[in-house]
This record gives sequence, structure tokens and C-alpha cells, in this order.
Amino acid sequence: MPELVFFSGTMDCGKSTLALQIEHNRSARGLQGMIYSRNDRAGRGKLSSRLGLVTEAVEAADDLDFYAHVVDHLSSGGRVDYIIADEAQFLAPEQIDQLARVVDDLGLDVFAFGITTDFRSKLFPGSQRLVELADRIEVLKVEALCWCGARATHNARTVDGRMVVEGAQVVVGDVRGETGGEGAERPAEVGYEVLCRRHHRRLQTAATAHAAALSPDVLPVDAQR
Ligand SMILES: Nc1ncnc2c1ncn2[C@@H]1O[C@H](COP(=O)(O)OP(=O)(O)O)[C@@H](O)[C@H]1O
Ligand SMILES: Cc1cn([C@H]2C[C@H](O)[C@@H](COP(=O)(O)O)O2)c(=O)[nH]c1=O
Repeated sequence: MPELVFFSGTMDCGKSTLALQIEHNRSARGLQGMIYSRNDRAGRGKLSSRLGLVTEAVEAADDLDFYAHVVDHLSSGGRVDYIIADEAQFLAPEQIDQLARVVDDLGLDVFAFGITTDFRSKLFPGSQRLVELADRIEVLKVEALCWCGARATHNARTVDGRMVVEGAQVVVGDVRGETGGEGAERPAEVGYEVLCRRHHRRLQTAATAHAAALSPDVLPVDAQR
């Protein structure tokens, strides 16, 4: 039976790598996939992994109708055996419905990859619809870790290492920080960090935890002498 599968996890847990592996294994057996992505860090029309692999993809813009796109391709003599959609959290709920229709009406497997929640631990609309519609949800097995060593389950947005809780839901970026704040005297470093729930709730990133550990307030009594 064809399926709509949602592979989910935090940022940096290997989702895009798995997408590329699924694509590699299937194309090695002569199958042809239609690869979609949206807002990949490597640029428009790319699906890239931090391991350095990258492939061409159809950029899934707001106005892309997945079902119509696949039907058009098939009607013009093209072949499609399966669908891969990376960065699926950025898709509109209606586009997830279109992917479900591709499974049900065209009989194709659809593999969607994305983070479930944003930097405020709120569901992305596309991910919410995937949770509602997917035949299966697969949580990636390679665990990303919080700075404390616990399993990271949440995505934090940081500015100069400090977690922020205000801002637009979509800001493309990486876990190692990027230069932002155009026009600012010293551009702020906007980035992401994966945290366990406890430290996400406490807004404690690696940088702020390190600063707190170095603060005289928390030094042992002996060391303060
Ligand atoms: N230099 C490296 N050596 C080994 N593995 C790495 C290296 N850099 C990144 N990775 C692996 O790649 C994962 C990130 O893969 P990626 O597919 O880009 O993640 P996602 O799409 O979930 O954000 C990391 O969790 C890590 O397991
Ligand atoms: C938490 C969060 C993330 N994003 C962006 C940042 C990245 O561009 C992608 C996630 O990509 P990855 O391959 O899973 O690392 O999502 C965002 O726009 N808003 C957020 O709240």
C-alpha cells in the first residue's frame, strides 16, 4: 500500500541525509522520484544535507499544487515512482492535503521530512497537517543532543547565543549561527540550537549556561575567597 510518511525530528538530526539516502537507494534500482524542497539553506531548487550531499529539487513555492504538478508530469509522458518533500514544515496545509491525494489517487509513496515545532515549540502549520494526515510518523533515530547531554527535542532560535522567543516563524538558518541584522553596527549572530525540553523552557543555551557557570554568583564558597 502506498503511504504518506512523515519523518520528523529536531533540526540537525539527519532528515535531509535520510531523504538523500532514500532517493539514492531507489534511483539505484531504476525508480524515478520527484524531489521537492523549500527554503533549503543551499538555495532554491536544492535539497542539501550537512554531510555535504546535495541534489536538485523542485522548489515548492506557495503556489505549487503538488497533485497538479505530478499529474502534469505524468500526462506529458514523464515517470514518477515516488515523491520526496524536504523542509515540509514550510508547506501550507493545503499542500499536505495535495500530497495525501497523490498517495490515495495516484498510488505513489510520499516521504515528507521536516521539523515538527518552531523556536517557540509551536507546531508549524504544514507539520500539524502532516501529523493529522500521515499514515506513519517516523521519529529519526540519530538523536541530536542538548548541551547538557540529554536528548534534544526542541529547536531554539538564538541571537548572539541567547535564546529568543519573539519573531517571525520562518527564518532560514543553521545550527551554527549566521550573520544577520543588516545595517547594524555589529551584525547580530542569528542561529539555532537544539535543546532538551527542560533547557528550552528555561531559555538556557550552551552560551548562557557557560556564562552562568563562570559567574561568581554560582562559584562554590571556597572558590570565592
Ligand atoms: N562532520 C560530520 N561528521 C559526521 N556526521 C556529521 C558531520 N556533520 C554533520 N553530521 C551529521 O549530519 C547530521 C545532520 O544532517 P542533516 O541531514 O543536514 O540534518 P537535518 O536535515 O535533520 O537538519 C548531524 O546530526 C550529524 O549526525
Ligand atoms: C526552529 C525553526 C527553524 N526554522 C528554519 C531553520 C532552517 O532553515 C529550517 C530547518 O532546517 P533543518 O534542515 O531541519 O535544519 O527551518 C525556522 O524557519 N523557524 C523556526 O522556528
